[in-house]
Parts: sequence; C-alpha cells; structure tokens
Amino acid sequence: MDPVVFILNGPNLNLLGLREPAVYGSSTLADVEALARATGDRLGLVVECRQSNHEGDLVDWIQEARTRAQGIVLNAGALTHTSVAIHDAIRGVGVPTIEVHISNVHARESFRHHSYISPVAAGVIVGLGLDGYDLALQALARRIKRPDPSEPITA
Ligand SMILES: O=C1C[C@@](O)(C(=O)O)C[C@@H](O)[C@@H]1O
Repeated sequence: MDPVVFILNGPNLNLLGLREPAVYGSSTLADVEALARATGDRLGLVVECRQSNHEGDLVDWIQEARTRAQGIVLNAGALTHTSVAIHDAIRGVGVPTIEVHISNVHARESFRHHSYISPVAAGVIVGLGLDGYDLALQALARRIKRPDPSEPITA
C-alpha cells in the first residue's frame, strides 16, 4: 500500500474560483483536488483531500493523520493566523506537515504575515498558486522515502 498523504484545506477554500479570483485564480477546489490526486498517482502516494470551514474538523483530521497518514499538506486559510489549536495538533502528532498558501501572504495585509503553523511545519510554500500543492506533495514524497532531510540528495 502506498503512503497516505492528507491534503487539508480550511475556511473559505471551498469558494476557490469564485472568491477574489484576482488573488486566488479561477480554478476551483475540485480542480485543486483532482490535480493533487494526479500528482499523488505519479509520485506513488495515496492522496486524501478534505476541506472544512471549522477549526475543530481540521484538528480532528490532523489527529487522525497520526495513525493513517505519513504526511499532511495544509492550507489552513485564515486559521493560519489565529489558531493555537492547529499549532498544538501538528506539534502533538508529529506527522510532517507542509504549510501551503496560494497567495503570497507576505505581500498582503500585515495580519497575514504571522503564521501559527510555520514554527511546527516541515516546510512552507507561499505565493506559487496551485503549484504549491504539487510542490508540497513532491517534498513529502521525497521526505517519506528519505526520512532524514539533512542528508544530501544523491538520486
Ligand atoms: O483563506 C486564505 C487563503 C490563504 O491561506 C492562501 O491560500 O493564500 C491565505 C490566507 O491569509 C487567507 O485567509
């Protein structure tokens, strides 16, 4: 069985394609998830995609990852900037988590510059649009196959 990776999207990301297309583009969440599953197939990962507008759902899914997944790609939306609960969940389960933001949060309002997730993330990808999800999956696939990220890549 291939390793399982969760792709978790938080509040308002169900509105992708409709919401502020100048910032987030015109692709829908279904497009993002289809792309992620195709990337997963190529990389030998089973990709499970979920979205919720509720903080507790994200906490529950991160906890579920402890026994079911070997990596998490997380775009927590606005909860990135507020949620100690999500920070604690990621820290508590110890499953490598890559934080993704479609937009370049650092080029936007100052309240988007701080993330509660970054200090507990294995890595952070911002501002690369939907490619961020793809790049995060690539990074996780490498990490799952080469668990010590400090080792040089020889292949
Ligand atoms: O909902 C979102 C989306 C976002 O996470 C992004 O993907 O760029 C950036 C957040 O600041 C915002 O609240």
